[in-house]
Amino acid sequence: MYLVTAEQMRWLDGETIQRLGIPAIALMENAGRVIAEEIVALCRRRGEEGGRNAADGEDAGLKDAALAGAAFQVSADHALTLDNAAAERWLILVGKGNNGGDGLAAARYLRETGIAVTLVYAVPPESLSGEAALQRDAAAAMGLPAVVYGRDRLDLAECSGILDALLGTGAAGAPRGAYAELIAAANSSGKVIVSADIPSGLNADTGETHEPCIHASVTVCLAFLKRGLLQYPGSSAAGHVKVRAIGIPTSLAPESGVQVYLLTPEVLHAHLGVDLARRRSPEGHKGTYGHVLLAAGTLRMSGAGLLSARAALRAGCGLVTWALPQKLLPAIIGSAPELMLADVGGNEDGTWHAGSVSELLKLSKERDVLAVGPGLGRFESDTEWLRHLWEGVDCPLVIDADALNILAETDYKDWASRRHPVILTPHPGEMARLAGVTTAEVKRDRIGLAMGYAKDHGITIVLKGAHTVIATPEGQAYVNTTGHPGMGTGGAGDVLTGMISSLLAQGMNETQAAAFGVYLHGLAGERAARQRNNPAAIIAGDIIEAL
Ligand SMILES: NC(=O)C1=CN([C@@H]2O[C@H](COP(=O)(O)OP(=O)(O)OC[C@H]3O[C@@H](n4cnc5c(N)ncnc54)[C@H](OP(=O)(O)O)[C@@H]3O)[C@@H](O)[C@H]2O)[C@@H](O)CC1
Ligand SMILES: [K+]
Repeated sequence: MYLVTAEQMRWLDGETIQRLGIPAIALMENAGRVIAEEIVALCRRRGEEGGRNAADGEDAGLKDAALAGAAFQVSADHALTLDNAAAERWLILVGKGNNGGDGLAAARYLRETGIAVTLVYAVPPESLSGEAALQRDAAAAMGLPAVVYGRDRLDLAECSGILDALLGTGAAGAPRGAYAELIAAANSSGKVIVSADIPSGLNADTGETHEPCIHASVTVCLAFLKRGLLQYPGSSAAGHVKVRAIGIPTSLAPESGVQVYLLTPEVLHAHLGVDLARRRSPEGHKGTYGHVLLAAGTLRMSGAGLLSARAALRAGCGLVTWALPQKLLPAIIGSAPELMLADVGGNEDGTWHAGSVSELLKLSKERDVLAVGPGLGRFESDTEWLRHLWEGVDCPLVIDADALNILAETDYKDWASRRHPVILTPHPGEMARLAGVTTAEVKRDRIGLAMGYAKDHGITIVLKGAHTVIATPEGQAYVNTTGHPGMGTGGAGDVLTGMISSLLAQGMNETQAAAFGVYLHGLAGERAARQRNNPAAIIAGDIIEAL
């Protein structure tokens, strides 16, 4: 599934209308219909709470008819049929643009189901133009009641639900005037809100929420998923997002320059060529599945290395060698018997020493990937140490934690270019240091920032957090949706580093390994959450055990 910006969406709209010759009003009709269908489905779910399931009922009815030997059956448009329609009374908040036009079309379809609708115009209806004006006239010809905000009496307490069709992808800046007042009133009404395309007040690209912004229960996103619906806080404002087709062909998307994908099993398999079943060869042996070298851990942060190493093993690589300061050895020996340990010297206090670089370079010659950073700490001449690894290690590099902080303090674009890929796995704070911006700026548009940085630096970025973003040097991005808030716990990132390294060692390319690693990590987190009484109880080791 593609994720688009407002600009790309406008291009896709335009191409469909101009090149394919599909009238704009037809797209708007489709939009109105799918929005109405989702509202009907929502009303049905509400009506059925604790009651009979309408779909079952229909099936039972069909069975009865079949038993009675009926030869001919006919039924109404199920998607727009509602048993308890008379109990529903919806307000349709209508803006001036095409988003408002979608709302007006939806209002007509809702009325057809028997739901009472009242149009609430944010601006005088005379100011609507184009297709939205056609919809206004059709609604008026059907006799749909309408009020104009600020002119007529309006009581939101009298409705059973609100359709927000105030602002869509054409909105600019914070909602103004009547729009802002209607949004605030809708939010404080306590009524269920369905948003057309995006919640009004949301930045469709970045996911920033303006003041005020609609807080929807359901957002019926039209044609293509908008980026802002996947980025927080926009994701929270959107509620349950339903993407519905309105007649804009998906095949146009690549031409529009869309390079961002939702990380679904289908994208992993069909687009990235990942074998989700992770089939293993019957003839395989430990050498078949690759060997990870991990440079991690100090005496005070030995757990980070242990978590990474164990996660790498559980993610399926054949062998893991953990290179660590000598002082750690007595504490670690026996804690994970499957691991190979490599003593690379180090300082008396159990920290790393830059002199370890020659041993690491030697070890890396017999390994398939080097992961560096978890629990590494900082040490004298660590920048030169990392530069030697960057320039001398002849296999893929995964860089995390303190190794990212080393990178952030230097202009590593001056370092010799590498033959093998580099994956950086920052959390937003580390990303901010790398990019020289504030954490708030990173959070403002995670997708855009990660894409820009990855392309500029020729590396793969895994920007962690809710909806982790994987951005490639070629300018593509993948947004993950697996995972769980309970995964916000110390060591979860170390586990991910081990997993991505493991997948690289098994022969996946950097995009496959980063994307699949993130996806599996999230799934394991979900599984761990189900196994605990409360997700807050998840610790990083649970994620490894759930792999
Ligand atoms: N055929 C198509 O094109 C299709 C379009 N589709 C639908 O159209 C939507 C995009 O429609 P759109 O481009 O007309 O913009 P839209 O979001 O309705 O609002 C723009 C109007 O609002 C105003 N305004 C702007 N910012 C404001 C603010 N901060 N505070 C207050 N007012 C503000 C601004 O008025 P102005 O201030 O400029 O006079 C402008 O006129 C899209 O999301 C989807 O729902 C789909 O059905 C598919 C087919
Ligand atoms: K809207």
